[in-house]
Amino acid sequence: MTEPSVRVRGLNREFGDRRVLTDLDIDIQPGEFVALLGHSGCGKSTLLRILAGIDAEIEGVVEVPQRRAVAFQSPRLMPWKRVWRNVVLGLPGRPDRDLAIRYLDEVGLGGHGGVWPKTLSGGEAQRVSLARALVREPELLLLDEPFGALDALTRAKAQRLVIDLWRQHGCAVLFVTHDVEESLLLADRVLVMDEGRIAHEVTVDLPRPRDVGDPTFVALRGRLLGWLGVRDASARPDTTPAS
Ligand SMILES: Nc1ncnc2c1ncn2[C@@H]1O[C@H](COP(=O)(O)OP(=O)(O)OP(=O)(O)O)[C@@H](O)[C@H]1O
Repeated sequence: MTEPSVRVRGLNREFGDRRVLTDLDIDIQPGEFVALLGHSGCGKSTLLRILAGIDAEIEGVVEVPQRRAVAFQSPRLMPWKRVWRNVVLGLPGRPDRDLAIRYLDEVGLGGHGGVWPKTLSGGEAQRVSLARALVREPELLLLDEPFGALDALTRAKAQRLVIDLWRQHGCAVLFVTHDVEESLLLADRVLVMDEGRIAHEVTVDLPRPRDVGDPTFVALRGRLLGWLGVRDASARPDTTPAS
């Protein structure tokens, strides 16, 4: 068996006297697409920040690849740098415009390298943020609700793009989302966090692109919503006549 890309054992994180992560274990295989669901405040972003190396005040074992990159819900572009410079910001050596344009091309923005971030739409800015993550050729891509602020149509396009990019680059992905349907459209495996650890998981053994009406999809959605304590409003009402 191959070594996992991410291996976490017995992870604890406290803020003051509040324990947010409790003996959390997680494995992500190389090239695997994993989605992470959970109630607001359950610790998803905390886990992601630890995996990204932004937060090191922890107890436990955290093994992650050296080459990793992260994109957040807000694109966090530097407004005083042109788009292409944002893409290669922080890379060693001289800023390489051709390299930046190559990765902007991948997200459909090859023609936007010379513009200022403030001229971009929300969806475009988020795609620049993806290009900035991918230019690092990460083995592990960490995405913290990257499409949470986008309208439904832009979001659907961004979801298709992220699957294409994942296939091309072959990196492992950890994708934090609030959206059960999004998790099932994208991931190989969906994890549900509760009480500071991974409480549940499902494997999504469906070909992509996925059909939200597929009976397996519907059943998995129901199971995930149940674990999250939400009723599936799109499920068909029970029409069985009362006896
Ligand atoms: N730097 C910090 N100092 C104190 N408390 C923090 C800090 N960072 C996070 N927390 C607390 O840890 C808990 C988990 O936060 P986290 O952002 O990881 O949740 P989340 O599951 O990502 O939530 P959401 O889905 O709303 O983004 C919250 O109660 C939050 O207030």
